[in-house]
Formats: sequence, structure tokens, C-alpha cells
Amino acid sequence: MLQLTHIEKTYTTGEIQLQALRDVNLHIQAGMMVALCGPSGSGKSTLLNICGLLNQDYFGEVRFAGELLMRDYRQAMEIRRTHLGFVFQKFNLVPVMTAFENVAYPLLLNGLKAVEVKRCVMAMLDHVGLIKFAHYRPDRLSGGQQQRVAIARALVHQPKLVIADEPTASLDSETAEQIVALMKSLGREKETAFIVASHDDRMTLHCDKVIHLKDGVIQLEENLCAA
Ligand SMILES: Nc1ncnc2c1ncn2[C@@H]1O[C@H](COP(=O)(O)OP(=O)(O)OP(=O)(O)O)[C@@H](O)[C@H]1O
Repeated sequence: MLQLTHIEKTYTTGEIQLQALRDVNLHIQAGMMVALCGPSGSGKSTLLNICGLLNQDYFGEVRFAGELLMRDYRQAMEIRRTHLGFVFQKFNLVPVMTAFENVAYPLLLNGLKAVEVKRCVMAMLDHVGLIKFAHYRPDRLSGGQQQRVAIARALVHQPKLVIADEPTASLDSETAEQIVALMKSLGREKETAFIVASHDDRMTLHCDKVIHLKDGVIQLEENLCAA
């Protein structure tokens, strides 16, 4: 579904060049949950940004659903809007919007009619156990509830791939476990693939594949029997 071949990424700051990714090859299949691990500076965010089509300044090939991406801004924007979802460590909800409005946002961008938006958002909030909180703003929700809203927002338009950057890092153990289980079950049900940058063993233990990065190189790719 997402295939990266021979990816090289170099940052240039003045006269200094830093190679952040070296010959990275990665294949994420539909419905698969992939963890990306590695020490600080190993290239996780750089790789996530390329997977999320947020950075197109690289060497190598990226194919999405078989289509070779041409580093075209409009093509990338279109794929992000229709086929990708994002989850962040700090939730990144819009503070002046209710849970309902936050989850509705991707559907509005995709031009759905109001009646359809309401149906999809309420179904998604129900899935993440937050239907009673639809009209709450983020500051009235706990961290775990905010991350549930963020997951609902990432999945409401039925993306093919969700990019998650340390999604459990701001949560206590019990809540983190619940969030991982939720991502796993929603991913399975909706055949959504996840790529998750994480230092958190609770997260990686649930993944189908764990990729270990060091100094921009994939050191090890473990195929796990997913829980
Ligand atoms: N915009 C940039 N300009 C220059 N160098 C950068 C830039 N972004 C990242 N780097 C460098 O590229 C390397 C990889 O950084 P990256 O942020 O991808 O690592 P990371 O594994 O996500 O680290 P962390 O876990 O600390 O977020 C690091 O050496 C970093 O300093």
C-alpha cells in the first residue's frame, strides 16, 4: 500500500550537510501496524514526514497504492486529504472546537453533506466511546479522551494509512494500553494501516512489524505475531 524504495534524505544547513536517512526500504501493507523505533536523532520523524507526504525533498521512490509519487504538491495534498490520517503526541485538537467539530473537520474538507457528516462523526465517536462528550471542548476532556477524539478524527474519513507520532507518550500506562488496543481494533476493522513512531513497548508489542532505525539506517526489521 505504501512502498518506499532506496530513500535518501539529506538536510543542508549553510555548509553543513546531514544525512538523515540512508537507503531506506519499507513496505506497509493494508491493515498492517508498523512501529518505528530508534534513539533520538535516528531519523524517525524524517521518515514519518516522508510516509505522510509532508516532505517531498528526498531521493528514491515513494509509491502510494501502487502509484509512483511525482513530488507534486497538489498530488500529495490530495492523497493526504483523502487517504491519510494523523495522530500526534500532544493530540493537536483545535481548542475552540467541540469533539464533534474536531472529528467532523476532515469530512468537511472532503466536501461531505451535513447529514452524512453527522452520521459518520457520531458513529466514530461511538466507536471510541465518547458519544456523550460530543459537545465538549478539548479542555473539558482528559488526556486519554482527547487522544480518542484525535484517533476518531484521524479515522473518520476511512484513510488507508494513519501516521502516528508518539501517540501514547503523554498518557499514563492504563490509558496508553487502552489507546493502543483501540488503534489496533479500529485498524483491523477498517483495514487501515498504521505507522507509529514510538519508544513505548506497550505500543510496539501490539504491532505486526517493528522497524529499528539508527543513524538513518534500518538496522533490524522484526515481524511479530501481533496481539
Ligand atoms: N529541518 C532540519 N534541518 C537540519 N537537520 C535536521 C532537520 N530535521 C532533522 N534534522 C536532523 O536529522 C536527524 C534525524 O532527525 P529526526 O528528527 O528525523 O530524528 P528522530 O529520530 O525523530 O529524533 P527524536 O526522537 O529526537 O524526535 C537528526 O540529526 C536531526 O538533527
